[in-house]
Amino acid sequence: MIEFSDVSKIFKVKSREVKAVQNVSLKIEKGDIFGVIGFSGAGKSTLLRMVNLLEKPTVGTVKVHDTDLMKLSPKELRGLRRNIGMIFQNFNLMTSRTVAGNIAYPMKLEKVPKKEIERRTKELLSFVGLSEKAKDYPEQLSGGQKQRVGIARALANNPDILICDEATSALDPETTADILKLLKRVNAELGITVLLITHEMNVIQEICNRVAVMENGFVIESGDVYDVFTNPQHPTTQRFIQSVNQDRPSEAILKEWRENGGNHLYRVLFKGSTTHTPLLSEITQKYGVYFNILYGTVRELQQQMFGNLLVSFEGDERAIKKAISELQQIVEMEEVVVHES
Ligand SMILES: Nc1ncnc2c1ncn2[C@@H]1O[C@H](COP(=O)(O)OP(=O)(O)OP(=O)(O)O)[C@@H](O)[C@H]1O
Repeated sequence: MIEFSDVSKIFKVKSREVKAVQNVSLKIEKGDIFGVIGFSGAGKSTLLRMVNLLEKPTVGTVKVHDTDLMKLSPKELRGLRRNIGMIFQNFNLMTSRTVAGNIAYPMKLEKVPKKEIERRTKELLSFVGLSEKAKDYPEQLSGGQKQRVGIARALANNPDILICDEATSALDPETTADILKLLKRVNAELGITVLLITHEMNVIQEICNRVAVMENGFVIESGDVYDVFTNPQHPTTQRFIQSVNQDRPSEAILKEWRENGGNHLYRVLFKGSTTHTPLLSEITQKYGVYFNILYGTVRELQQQMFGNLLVSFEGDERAIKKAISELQQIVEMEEVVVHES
């Protein structure tokens, strides 16, 4: 549906070159909620802006629906842009128009008949839950309501792609959750492919099925959200995931635990079916070893279970070794090192 092939974007600033996007190849399939995550300056916005050719790639090709954007005539490009809705961090609403006026505006530009504009505006207001606010002006709305208007406006001309530029970054956590739910409905009920950029891993975790991690213009890791979350390869990806996983208590707590005689501390990852069986108790009982869960989470990600636990083992040293070695045949485990300060 959207395909980047070896795309780079280099800005020339005076005599300096800024490599905003470097050798990126990515495929976003129809029906995806695809998230691009990265720290500030990673190249996310530049990548996003190439999907509707607000930025032209310096090298490489960007295809939407199998069409190379650089080969489109200006008229064809306008047609393509109609098919791509966009929402923004700062909403970009017109302050002089009402909520209904903002939603109707893109249809007016397309010369949609007045009656149809009225019908569609009503429908969209109801879809985003703002029927009561049709006559209000943007300044009378909360941030979350403004973004709902932004979404309704982006959907006005029935796009099949919605691109979201940090759409929840200006919102509090509760409102963010509401907007993410709405984006999920846009995807599931209207069949719209969503491409979003964010610097917040919780956004990716909440709604995306696929993710790409960017750093210094490069995509350093990409794949299914479940795979990337449960087995991140790159240190930057690991940092992002730690921000939502909270998979390690503070060093002070770990030190206290060690000072109290704890010697065998392991991180144990349960994925998919291994979350359904009482593995820890079965295997520790077999060897007469005790286990104690010190920290961790078990949760659902992409309709699959994922557990990430810090577990200490107590008992006879040789029995512990045997139990751990048997567990390691079934689940991923690594010993946790407590740093001496
Ligand atoms: N029009 C431009 N001219 C020159 N440099 C630019 C331009 N747009 C972006 N850049 C530079 O390209 C790099 C990537 O910027 P980009 O905005 O794509 O990153 P980002 O990941 O979206 O970051 P942020 O979240 O802060 O917007 C940065 O170093 C930025 O300064």
